[in-house]
Amino acid sequence: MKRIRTDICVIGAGSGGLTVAAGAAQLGASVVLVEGAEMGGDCLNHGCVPSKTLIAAARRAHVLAEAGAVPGQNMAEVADRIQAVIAAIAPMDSQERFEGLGVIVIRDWGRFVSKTELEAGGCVITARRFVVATGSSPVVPPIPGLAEVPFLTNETVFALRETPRHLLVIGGGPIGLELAQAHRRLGAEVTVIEAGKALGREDPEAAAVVLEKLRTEGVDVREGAAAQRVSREGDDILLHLEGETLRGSHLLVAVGRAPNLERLNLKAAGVAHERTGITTDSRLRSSNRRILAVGDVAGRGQFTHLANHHAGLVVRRAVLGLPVRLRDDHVPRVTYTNPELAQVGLTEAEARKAHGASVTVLRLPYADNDRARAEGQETGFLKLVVRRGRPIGVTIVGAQAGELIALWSFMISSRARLSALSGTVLPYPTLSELSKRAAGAYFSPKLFDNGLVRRIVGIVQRLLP
Ligand SMILES: Cc1cc2nc3c(=O)[nH]c(=O)nc-3n(C[C@H](O)[C@H](O)[C@H](O)COP(=O)(O)OP(=O)(O)OC[C@H]3O[C@@H](n4cnc5c(N)ncnc54)[C@H](O)[C@@H]3O)c2cc1C
Ligand SMILES: NC(=O)c1ccc[n+]([C@@H]2O[C@H](COP(=O)([O-])OP(=O)(O)OC[C@H]3O[C@@H](n4cnc5c(N)ncnc54)[C@H](O)[C@@H]3O)[C@@H](O)[C@H]2O)c1
Repeated sequence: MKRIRTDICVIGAGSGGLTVAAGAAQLGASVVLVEGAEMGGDCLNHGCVPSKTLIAAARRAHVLAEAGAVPGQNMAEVADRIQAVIAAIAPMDSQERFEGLGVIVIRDWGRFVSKTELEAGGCVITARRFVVATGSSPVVPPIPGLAEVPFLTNETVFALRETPRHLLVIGGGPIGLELAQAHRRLGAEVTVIEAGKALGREDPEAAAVVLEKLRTEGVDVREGAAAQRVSREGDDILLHLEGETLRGSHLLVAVGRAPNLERLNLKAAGVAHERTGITTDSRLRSSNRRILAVGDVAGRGQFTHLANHHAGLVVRRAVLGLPVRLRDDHVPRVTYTNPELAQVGLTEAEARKAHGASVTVLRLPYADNDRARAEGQETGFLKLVVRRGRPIGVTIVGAQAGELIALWSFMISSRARLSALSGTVLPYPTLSELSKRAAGAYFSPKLFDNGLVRRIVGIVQRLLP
């Protein structure tokens, strides 16, 4: 068996792994990248990219339908468009590009054989540092009968070339709801079964705005509904709930994602893990200090930008030897339903629990924003949670919430004071003014209902010539 010695060996060529490999190679480290399936990982092939392309096609269909035009969206064309967008982005993540950067790319599943060696593609790789970036896979819940029916996951749903007649969705998280709304807008009847609360991790008031819109568009979202059994009747799939049976043409399972650990043989490497992923410290080191974990497999959240953030820290530490400390209070998340739901930092409930009465919560409706009015986008609100003059959490539900949250991620990551934003000039009329008005609303009562300020103004006015 061939032996390779390298500075960095990255396992998994998805969002996190590719960022580590590109950064390390470009800084001059020797890098081996091991990938068992497609280059680009989940985000490119079965996640963010296809889902956002599908959502965009569905939005166009919805706008046309609202304008009275016959939607006429052809699902085969949508599927082709999804593949075209993936193909357009793929060269950035390709084996050729990485080999061009000097990376040795091995297309095989990697498996640790000792605390210092990984086996893949007929080679034994010894590395100064291993970076595990193997991502996650859809969880298949233990619902009786599920294994006997054909069901979709994020790995197969984007290949559909016909609009499902009736799509049944198990799971009311971001994947379930983004795909439910998109398919509804593309003409499918859609029912979502959620065992608990849909978007249950989000601010409940904001989640309610999304759910109301989905329901208005005809998505049947059932909360507190557990599937007891699944069966088949002809081409139909039957979802048996307590006291009711739903009949659909397709079934999508979106009940969460589990870390990809099985193939790694972590025991041989002395790497501890939990159900959520590899156990890591604040520098993303595992119980074997030469082995680090980034992205979904690190069990600290499942977002592409988080995987990239982890990767940046690992490059800083493992390649440049600089100090790092993981921080996640500034990592945003966005659910790309319409309206979008974006969050950074603490939700109102989390902030009140952590800091009690020392937090101030401000809430601004989109309807108060001139641009939102002009665009007919009055649904939604921005909620700002402040502590000691600094934002510690922001929830935005409404048009372009995912774009608007960027400013707040910056504010929180740079630990900026609200006064920095209230003193900024923003263009009128933009949705961004919502953020500035929220910052202003924090100061208004302090300024306008303040006896001391009034007395000072009285003195100043008497003194002014
Ligand atoms: C439908 C859907 C929509 C999403 N939308 C968004 C979104 O809009 N925004 C967002 O931020 N996030 C989104 N996500 C989440 C995002 O895709 C993931 O958080 C991200 O891809 C994680 O990156 P990663 O590098 O950890 O793993 P991945 O990108 O999944 O890469 C892991 C790679 O490792 C490989 N691998 C696994 N085991 C081994 C092994 N033993 N040896 C070699 N290779 C191995 C896999 O084949 C894979 O290519 C979405 C996910 C889904 C499913
Ligand atoms: N826009 C984005 O950034 C985006 C989009 C999609 C996915 N993702 C990432 O992928 C992760 C996984 O998404 P997801 O939606 O699959 O998982 P999730 O864990 O966020 O949501 C799954 C939902 O399914 C429910 N559920 C679990 N078992 C069930 C059962 N047997 N019957 C009915 N409901 C059940 C849960 O209560 C939960 O609400 C997300 O947490 C997110 O980090 C991100």
